[in-house]
Amino acid sequence: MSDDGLGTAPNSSSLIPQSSLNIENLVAGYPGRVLVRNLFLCLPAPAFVAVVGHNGSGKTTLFRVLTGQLPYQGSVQLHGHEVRHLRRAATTGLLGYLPQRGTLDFAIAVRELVVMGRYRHHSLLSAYNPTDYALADAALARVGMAHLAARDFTQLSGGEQQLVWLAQLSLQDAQVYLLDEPTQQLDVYYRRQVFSLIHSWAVQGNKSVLCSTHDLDNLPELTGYLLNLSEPEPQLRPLSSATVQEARKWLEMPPLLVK
Ligand SMILES: Nc1ncnc2c1ncn2[C@@H]1O[C@H](COP(=O)(O)OP(=O)(O)OP(=O)(O)O)[C@@H](O)[C@H]1O
Repeated sequence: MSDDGLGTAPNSSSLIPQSSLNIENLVAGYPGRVLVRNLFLCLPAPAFVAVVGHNGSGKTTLFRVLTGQLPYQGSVQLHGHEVRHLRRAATTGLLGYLPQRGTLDFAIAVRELVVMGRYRHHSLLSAYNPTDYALADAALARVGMAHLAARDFTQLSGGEQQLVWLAQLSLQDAQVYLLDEPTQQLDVYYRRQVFSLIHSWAVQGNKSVLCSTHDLDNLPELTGYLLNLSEPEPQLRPLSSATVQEARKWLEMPPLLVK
C-alpha cells in the first residue's frame, strides 16, 4: 500500500484528471432514518457550492459523511480519495471544516486561537513564529476582526466568534472547505462580506468550497453551484437568480415528509 500521507491505497484512476468531489449512489443517515438517499454528484473542478434545504433535510449529515464522521453506503471521493479510507484529511490539507457550533470553555486570546489554523505547518512542539502571527493578523483583518486580536475569545458575541473561527479556517490552506452555516449569527453586512470572502477562496484560491446556508439573499450574485437537499433527487445546478428563485419556492413550502 502506498503512503501518500492520506492513508489511501493507490487508485487505478490516478492518471485520469480527478474531480474535486465525486459522490456515487450515496446513502447515509442514522439508525432507522435515511437522510441522504441515492445521491449522485460530481464537482469536476474546484468551485463554490451553496448547499440549501429545509431544517433537518440532511445538510450537516452530508458534511458528517464528507468529514468521515458518519458511515455511508456508496462512494464519496475527495480529490480521488475515498472518504471511508481517509485518515488525517485535515492534517494533510485535504479538508478544512467549520462546524455549525464551535464553543470553547477556556479563555484564550483571539490571535492565539486564529494562529492555530497554521498547525499543519508545524510539528507538535514547534512554536508559531512571526510569519504565522502575521498571517493570523491578516486573516483577522480579512474578516474585519483585527481590533479584537487581543480580546478573550470566550467574551466575544456569537457573530464575532463565528468570524474568528472563519479567520482560523482560512489559514488551513485546505483543498476542500466545508462550512456549515457560517453566516448563521451574522448581521446583514457581515453575511455579505463572508459570502464574498469564501466565494473568493473558490474563484481566486482554486479551492472547493461547500457552504450550507439558509441565506438565499446573498446567493444570486455569486458564481458556482446550488444543491438543494430538499429536492427528492438533489443535483448541482449553476447558481443564478433563476435557480435561487426556484430553490426559494421549494423552501417556502413544507418539507417533503418522505425523507
Ligand atoms: N446523531 C443523530 N442521531 C439521530 N438523528 C440525528 C442525529 N443527528 C441528526 N439527526 C437528525 O437528522 C436530521 C437531519 O439533521 P441535519 O443536522 O443533517 O439537518 P440540517 O439540514 O443540517 O438541518 P438545519 O438546517 O436545521 O441545520 C434531523 O432530523 C436530525 O434530528
